[in-house]
Amino acid sequence: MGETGLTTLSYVNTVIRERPRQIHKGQCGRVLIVAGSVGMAGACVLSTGAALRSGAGLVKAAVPEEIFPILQIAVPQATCTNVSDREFLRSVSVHDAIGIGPGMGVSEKKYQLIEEILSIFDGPVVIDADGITNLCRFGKKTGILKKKDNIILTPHPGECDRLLDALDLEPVSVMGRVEAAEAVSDRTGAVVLLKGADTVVTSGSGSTYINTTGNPGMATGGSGDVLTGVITAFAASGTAPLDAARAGAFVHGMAGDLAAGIMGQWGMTATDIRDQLPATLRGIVGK
Ligand SMILES: NC(=O)C1=CN([C@@H]2O[C@H](COP(=O)(O)OP(=O)(O)OC[C@H]3O[C@@H](n4cnc5c(N)ncnc54)[C@H](OP(=O)(O)O)[C@@H]3O)[C@@H](O)[C@H]2O)[C@@H](O)CC1
Ligand SMILES: Nc1ncnc2c1ncn2[C@@H]1O[C@H](COP(=O)(O)OP(=O)(O)O)[C@@H](O)[C@H]1O
Repeated sequence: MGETGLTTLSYVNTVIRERPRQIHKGQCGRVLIVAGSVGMAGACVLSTGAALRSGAGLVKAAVPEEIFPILQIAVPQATCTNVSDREFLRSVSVHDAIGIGPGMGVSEKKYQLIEEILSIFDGPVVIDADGITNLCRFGKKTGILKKKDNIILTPHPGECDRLLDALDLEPVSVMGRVEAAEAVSDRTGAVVLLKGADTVVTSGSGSTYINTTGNPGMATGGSGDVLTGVITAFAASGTAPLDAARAGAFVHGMAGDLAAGIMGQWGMTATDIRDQLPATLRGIVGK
């Protein structure tokens, strides 16, 4: 029998804790972000920056070589690797968690890349945005996910409808948000985070939690790309997938609430959410 409940600060306090005094960057999580493309470099900048602002020790962005300069200037703390170079697949397994999808583009080739990464890497993988769309469009015949452990899917309702369609289920508007998220989780084995006001996080079978932070100012392009970075960083630090998704949604929403307090809901942007992550985490951990 599973549980249903809310994700609140008292729960998040049990997940995100003070760091041990002797810790070094290699123990704070090695994150790989596979995101961005020409015209959507910003998505990768946001995910990569959010992972760093969420405590990841080392962050690498796998992007097309054309956008290296954008990444290296916008996020100098991250390293870059050429996503089109097959050599990069050799280094995938050194990471502690991978975030795939924001702004990566949709094509058969991108789908093959995702499949290849999933076949090599057994650690936690957050799949968002175009990552989900690629799975739904090109993986439908073979089964979009082969009941792999350690996957966190983070669809918005439009992407969730694509997942439901690929699984021959009714859309979110018919099933309801909780039921839709649970159905995708039950059928794929993934933790599913369905975005929007009252974000739903579930590992299926009735283990479902509604997030209690966030506001309508977060309805702005790129805010989901920030969430990918937050959850990937938490997963890389050793937090279990369900906890990483729940804590990620809470922290992201709280950063959005701080951003709204400073900038207002109308004018805030995704970078404002990213930039409030440190203050959010300091508020939670006390340091
Ligand atoms: N700066 C950058 O680089 C940025 C890059 N980005 C990257 O762009 C890529 C495409 O992502 P995308 O979400 O913009 O488009 P897509 O996957 O076609 O989905 C939209 C469809 O879903 C539907 N829909 C229903 N409910 C919905 C909901 N609650 N929220 C949202 N949509 C909802 C919606 O319905 P409609 O709006 O028509 O009612 C429409 O039919 C992706 O990789 C992302 O990372 C962005 O992050 C922006 C900043
Ligand atoms: N009205 C709202 N209330 C609370 N959170 C919201 C609201 N609208 C959007 N969000 C949050 O903002 C993010 C939007 O993500 P997404 O739709 O993937 O945007 P993008 O693809 O532009 O990054 C999600 O985390 C979602 O929960």
